[in-house]
Amino acid sequence: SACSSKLVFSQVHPMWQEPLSIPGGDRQSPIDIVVRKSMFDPQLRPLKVQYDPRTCQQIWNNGYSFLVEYDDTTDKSTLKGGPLEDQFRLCQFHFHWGENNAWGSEHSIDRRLYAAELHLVHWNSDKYSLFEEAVIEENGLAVIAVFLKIGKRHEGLQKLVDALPAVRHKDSVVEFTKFDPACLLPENIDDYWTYAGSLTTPPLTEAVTWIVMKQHIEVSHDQLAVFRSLLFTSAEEQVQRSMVNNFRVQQAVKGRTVRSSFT
Ligand SMILES: OSc1ccc(O)cc1O
Ligand SMILES: [Zn+2]
Repeated sequence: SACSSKLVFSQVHPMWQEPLSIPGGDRQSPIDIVVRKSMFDPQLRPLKVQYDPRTCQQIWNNGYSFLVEYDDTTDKSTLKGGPLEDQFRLCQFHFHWGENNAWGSEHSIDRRLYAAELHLVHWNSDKYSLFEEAVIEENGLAVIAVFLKIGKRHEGLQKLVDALPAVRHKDSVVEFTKFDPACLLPENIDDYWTYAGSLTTPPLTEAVTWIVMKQHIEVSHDQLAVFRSLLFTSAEEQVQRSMVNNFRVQQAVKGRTVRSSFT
């Protein structure tokens, strides 16, 4: 599936050049979630996540992150409920992380950053027939964000960690099957914040209903170190650059309300 955006980035920080004009620009991501300003919404329902590990296809280093891509040609791995009116199809998941464990996440909670952040990307298959169509629509995408904290080893993640050396360079792809992304969700997925935002990578379109989990997952220092062994650069390039700090700078909230599913 082509559910991953091509990116252009400069040679110096920030990781890529922010385009001068951003479509609309009043619902950009990521943001800091100020807990005391979030609004409990009792109408938010529990999330319904149904993933089929058989739809897992490959891992691809796109020069920005590594994407685990799923077959999204049928409604086999889906997300609905929560703040969503429609059914959404899983197309890929990827991560953002730092050069050390002090930072790396894109969102923060009352300014607290985590070492990394998982994004499970889904598109609205009730209204659109392809990811490429949905990615430019305001109700096109739903992304579940899960914070990663350094602690005990995550057994389910290890299969993914072991595959990463095969996609060290930008544009490398390796077959990767039978991985159940549900193992990366925290035990409690009923407590989350949700707000209207955007992709945090070009095209930065304002198409995302964000669902940010309150409960984090734990991964070991060594597991995250393997993420940092990936490279932004392709095998041919003279200068190799470590894939770290692949997060976007935080954006203005601009009057948006962040709702919570819990008090
Ligand atoms: O980095 S975030 C992000 C990246 C790709 C996508 O298709 C959707 C997203 O929210
Ligand atoms: Zn992301």
